Amino acid sequence: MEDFAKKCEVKEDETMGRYVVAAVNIKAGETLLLEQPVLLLANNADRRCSNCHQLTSTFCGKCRLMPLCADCVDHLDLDCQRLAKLELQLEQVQQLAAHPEIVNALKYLLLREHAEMHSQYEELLQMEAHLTRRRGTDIWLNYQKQVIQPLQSAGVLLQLRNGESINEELLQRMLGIADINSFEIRAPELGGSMRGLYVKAGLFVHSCVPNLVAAIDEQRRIKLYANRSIAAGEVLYNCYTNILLGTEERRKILKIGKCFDCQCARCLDPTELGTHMSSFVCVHCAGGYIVKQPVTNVWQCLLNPEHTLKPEFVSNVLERAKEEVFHAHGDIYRLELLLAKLGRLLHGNHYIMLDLKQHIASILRQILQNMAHRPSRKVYERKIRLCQEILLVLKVVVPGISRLKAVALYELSNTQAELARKLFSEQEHNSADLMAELQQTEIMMRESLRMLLYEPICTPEGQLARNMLRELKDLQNDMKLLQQSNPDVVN
Ligand SMILES: C[S@@+](CC[C@H](N)C(=O)[O-])C[C@H]1O[C@@H](n2cnc3c(N)ncnc32)[C@H](O)[C@@H]1O
Repeated sequence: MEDFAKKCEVKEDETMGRYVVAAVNIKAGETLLLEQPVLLLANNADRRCSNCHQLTSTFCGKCRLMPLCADCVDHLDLDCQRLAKLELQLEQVQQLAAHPEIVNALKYLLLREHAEMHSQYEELLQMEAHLTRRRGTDIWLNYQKQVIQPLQSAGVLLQLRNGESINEELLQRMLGIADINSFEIRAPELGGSMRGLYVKAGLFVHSCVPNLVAAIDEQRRIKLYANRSIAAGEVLYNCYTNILLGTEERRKILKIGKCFDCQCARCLDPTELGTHMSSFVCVHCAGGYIVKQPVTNVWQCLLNPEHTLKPEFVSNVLERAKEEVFHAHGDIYRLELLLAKLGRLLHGNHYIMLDLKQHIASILRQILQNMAHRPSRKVYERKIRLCQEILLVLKVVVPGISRLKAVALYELSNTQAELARKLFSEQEHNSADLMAELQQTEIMMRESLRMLLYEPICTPEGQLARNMLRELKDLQNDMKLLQQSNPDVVN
């Protein structure tokens, strides 16, 4: 029996709809689901090749409706043949080509066309679409204009399914299902993304402190595994948003994109589990922080509730800060200045501060990788400090196995090791100091590796784990050599 059937049970309630609970006790790292996508979809404004999923502006010469890049000769034969049978004038084809969003709807409709895919179509149709909540919204109206009207006026809907009518409601349902349930997946080009619809993975509900990790490999297969041990009966939670955003941002994304109000422990705690990822500094109280009280929505100091901030002030500061971060992109001096400036208004763990810290740390990584820069000790120390600060927050918001934590730990360990080697080569540290630092590094690397080993091999994190295994061996060799050349050094 497959993992999902053995370890998971699907339940349903009024608030969350269907959700999944653990049917048995589950260990940290244990796999709950491996699943292939039923549909691969482009993000709405993108046009991707139906075969290789590269961005493209060209179409299949046979069916004329499905995008096909210059490197690919064909796409799914069944789809191509069915679309080629549509009786469309060139002008209609050209009109449809102007709306990239149509391709996702066509992919969905084509599942319905083929008897062998009909069960998949029916399964997808069971998924949440939030028709009532989306009706009349901008998203709804946009789909009406960009997808439904063009398909209707070209006569495509009348010709599919042997003329059996496909109404607007059904199309809005299909498009809603894609928006509510799809997972973001890596696109072929660096940094690009697309979407995948998975029938079983789409059953898991959300928490901003999840107990599951989702990883998608090169073949676009999804793996869901436990990030901590989970007792039978516990609800299994995935996270639908970026875990490093503040509560207001996360809740807004969930409300607009997924149509629900998150009520998880982190969202209900104004300090975000003590991390203060959305807190402002109280300028009147030393060590006082201003948080948004969940019931009253008032921004109040935790030390003196009379010290408050106006919501307009809060949103203005955040908006301006985001703009400044955007304009400082890639410029380490501006980013450091901004960090110092915003630090007078925002808690050091505020999500905008964390974003700045991550940004600065990644520039420092590039500087340190390029030895021609001959980086000073201060550069190493700055990066170490930033990694430590980021890790402290991650330990709270993703307490178990986590890719983010693993990568931050790796960055920290590797910078500490490099600094230790540099100080040793410059004779600022002796062999015992170097050995102590390398031992620390080894502990951190092992911890990072322990978390990454659950990642599928064909993901960037899986590859990092492989490289780390090599680095760990090199580190252990260095330690052995150091000990051999200095027998007094304790291993
Ligand atoms: C990917 S689906 C999850 C499965 C869905 N409940 C179903 O019945 O098909 C996402 C939807 O589940 C519901 N949901 C997920 N997490 C939730 C949560 N923490 N609180 C309330 N509703 C939630 C929302 O309706 C959301 O749009």
